[in-house]
Amino acid sequence: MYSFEVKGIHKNYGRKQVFTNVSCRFDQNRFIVLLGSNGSGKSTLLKLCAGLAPFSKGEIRLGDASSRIDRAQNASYVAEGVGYPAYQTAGTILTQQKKLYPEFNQEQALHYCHEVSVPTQVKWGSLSTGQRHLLALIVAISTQKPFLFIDELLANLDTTKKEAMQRILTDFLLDNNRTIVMATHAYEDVEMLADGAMFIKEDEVTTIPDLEGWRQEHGASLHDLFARVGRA
Ligand SMILES: Nc1ncnc2c1ncn2[C@@H]1O[C@H](COP(=O)(O)OP(=O)(O)OP(=O)(O)O)[C@@H](O)[C@H]1O
Repeated sequence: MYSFEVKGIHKNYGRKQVFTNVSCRFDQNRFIVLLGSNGSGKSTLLKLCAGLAPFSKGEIRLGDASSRIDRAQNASYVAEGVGYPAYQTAGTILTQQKKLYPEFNQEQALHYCHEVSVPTQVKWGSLSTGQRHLLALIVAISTQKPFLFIDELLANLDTTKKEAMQRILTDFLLDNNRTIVMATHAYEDVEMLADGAMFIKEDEVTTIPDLEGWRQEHGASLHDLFARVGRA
């Protein structure tokens, strides 16, 4: 199983400093929930990990991949803003992905679209917000990269779609070498999937590698964790 490590990261957007010395490490977890209040840096951390943005100091390692390009090759990032041309149908988007990335599992992607009722003949611009989120997730998963970074995608999904998304994520984790880090405020939707958690607050990351152990010890949920660590 690949480990995931962030060491002494410094990140600023122009004059705005987001991280001045952030570190965290997970050795064995496969589904890690990333918590933190609005503006604490969750999206930034996910993008840095996935190689989508530079940082000025520190190191990030996804398994053996540490350079930005190697991390990008080993990671998919999916977020609300991910978009495709409005005129392309879901089916065309999947075919394009296959052309761009030979390892893209188009058959699996089509199967998931069918399972979660994302119509493949409908254009991206005409899909609902929830359907777009699901399609973006299906594309990310079907690229078969070992690290998947998900930025708050559950908000616009109805209960049936949330359950479908949970099934897709569980499928993804059937391969032991895969890791998901998901930033979310919808703790209850991922509570049962999560192996570990990290909480960002004011430039510090608190990690809980064994979430089940933490739950048993504290008799508490992720929601309680957010309340406790956030207040501490
Ligand atoms: N492109 C950017 N340019 C300047 N500042 C930015 C940029 N992106 C993010 N920031 C700032 O960096 C900080 C962290 O933002 P980020 O989006 O990572 O937080 P977040 O925890 O994901 O927030 P939320 O829960 O609201 O999505 C915020 O203060 C934000 O204003």
